[in-house]
Amino acid sequence: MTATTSPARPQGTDVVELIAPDGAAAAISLHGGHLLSWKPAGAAEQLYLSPRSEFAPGKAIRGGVPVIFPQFSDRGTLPRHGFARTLPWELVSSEQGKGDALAVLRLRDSDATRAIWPHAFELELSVRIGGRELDIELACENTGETRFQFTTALHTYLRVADLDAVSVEGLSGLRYFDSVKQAEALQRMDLLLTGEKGVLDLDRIYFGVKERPLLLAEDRRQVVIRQLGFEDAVLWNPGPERCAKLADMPPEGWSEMLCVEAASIGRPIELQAGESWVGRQSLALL
Ligand SMILES: O=P(O)(O)OC[C@H]1O[C@H](O)[C@H](O)[C@@H](O)[C@@H]1O
Repeated sequence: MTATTSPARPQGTDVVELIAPDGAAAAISLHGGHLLSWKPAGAAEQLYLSPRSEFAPGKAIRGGVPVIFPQFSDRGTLPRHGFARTLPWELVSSEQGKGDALAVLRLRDSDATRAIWPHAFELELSVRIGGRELDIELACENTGETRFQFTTALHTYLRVADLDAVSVEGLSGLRYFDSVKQAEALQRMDLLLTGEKGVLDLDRIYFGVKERPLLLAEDRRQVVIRQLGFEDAVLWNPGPERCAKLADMPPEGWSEMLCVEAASIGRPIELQAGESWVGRQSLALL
C-alpha cells in the first residue's frame, strides 16, 4: 500500500504521511527531507515542532529532525548547517509493510549546491516506523570524480513535557566541546540534568559517542537513543534568553524540547569517488 503525499500542509509544504499497520505514524516534509512528526503505536507525539516555524523555500524548519549536511553549524564557509535542510528533496518511495512503514527521500547535487559546494553527491534519507520505534538513516554517495569531506547530523528535536524533569544518561567519561563557553571539558557524571536544576543554554558536542546508547528520561517516559555510523552526539537547548531571540520559536518553546543529535563533526567524513557512507539514529519509546 502506498502512503499519500498530501499537498499544502503548513504553507504549501509537501508532506508524506506514513502509517504503520499498528497505528505508528510519521510525517515527513519534502522541504529539507525533514521528519516533522513521530507518533509511536498507542503513544503521543515524540518530536517537538515549533508552532512558529516558517515553512518557506530556502528557510529551515524549526523542530522535527533537520538533516545537517555537508557542514555542521558555522564550522566552515557554507551557510550555517549546510544546505540539505533548506532544499526540496524528492520522494523515492513510501510504503506500508507487515509491521512497519517506510519512506525514502533523495537529494542530489544541483546547480544551486555546486555553486557553493563543488561536488557531486546523492543523499538518501530513509524513515522507518513501527511499534514504538523509529529509524532514521542517512546515506551519502560520492557520485563524482573527486573526493570530498563533510560533517553531518540528524538534528532531532525531542518533545519534553517539562525540561526541569528531564535527564540524559550515557555520556559519562566523554570529552565534549561546550559551544556556549567555547571550551572543551569532560563529562564526569553519567547523568546530565537539564532545566532550571541543571544546565540551561546547553550546546555541547560530545565526541566519540559511537554506538553508546543514550537514555532520555522524564517522569513517566523513557526514550532510548541509539546511533550507528555517526561518531558524535550534540545536545542542544537554547534556554530562555537565546530562545527569546529566535524568531521561529515561541518564548517558552525551550522548556518543551531537547535536541539529541546524532552527528559526525570532530572527524569529517571523507568519501573517495564512488564511495558511500551510512549513518543511523534509532529511537525507541520504552
Ligand atoms: O538555529 P539553527 O541554525 O537551526 O541552529 C540550532 C542549533 O543547532 C546545533 O544544535 C548547534 O550546536 C547550536 O549551536 C545551534 O544553535
